[in-house]
Amino acid sequence: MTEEQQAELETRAARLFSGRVDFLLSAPQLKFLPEPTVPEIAFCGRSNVGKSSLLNAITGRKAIARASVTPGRTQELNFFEVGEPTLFRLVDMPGYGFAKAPLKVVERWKSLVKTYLRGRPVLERTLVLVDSRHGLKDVDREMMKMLDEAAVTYRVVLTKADKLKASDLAKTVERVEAEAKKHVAAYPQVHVTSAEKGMGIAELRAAVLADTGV
Ligand SMILES: Nc1nc2c(ncn2[C@@H]2O[C@H](COP(=O)(O)OP(=O)(O)OP(=O)(O)O)[C@@H](O)[C@H]2O)c(=O)[nH]1
Ligand SMILES: [Mg+2]
Repeated sequence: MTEEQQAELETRAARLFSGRVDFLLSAPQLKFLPEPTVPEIAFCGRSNVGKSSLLNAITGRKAIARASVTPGRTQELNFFEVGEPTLFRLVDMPGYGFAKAPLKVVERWKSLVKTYLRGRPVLERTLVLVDSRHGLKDVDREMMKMLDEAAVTYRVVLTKADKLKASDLAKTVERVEAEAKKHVAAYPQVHVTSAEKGMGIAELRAAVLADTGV
């Protein structure tokens, strides 16, 4: 893509997200999923990695998705609609790898997330969020492997980049990209973002729009 095309895409994405973005529903179980009528982009990652915050940043809303300092805040699949009429949906997922929750609850989230990711016909892309300070953990690798096997294309997105020195951030990017290249369904380039400082948000917003194909 040329610089001009990229700028045009970012402008279109900014315009679209400044229009209608509405919470649709919260699905605690698979039977509550909305009808698969438009493309969906899912935000997944470990608990507290910043999924809800990134969704807020991309849509330019302060708190359309509920973020929290307490890990395990998001426990259902939360659907948000974009566009009037609705062009696509963003899906805020429960975090995986949240050790403090009771095992039964963790298993329930895991099966909800995995079943959704594996079998949703309108799922266009998944964003796998990774905390810049921690890099990839085994639970992320497990999730990435599952997505590879399910042939669900995903972008690896580093979050909370504001928390790191530039030199440490560069090392993390290099390490995570080297690993992403080994996963067949992952984009080889990772996105570096900070929901807090707005870093990388315009680019990711444009990428999300392009991924929906609308
Ligand atoms: N410094 C900084 N903090 C962030 C950023 N994004 C999120 N946070 C903080 O990280 C914490 C968790 O954010 P959430 O968006 O709730 O994370 P989540 O992944 O949705 O968490 P669960 O729903 O519990 O899985 C909150 O205290 C946020 O304020 C960021 O870019 N920079
Ligand atoms: Mg959340």
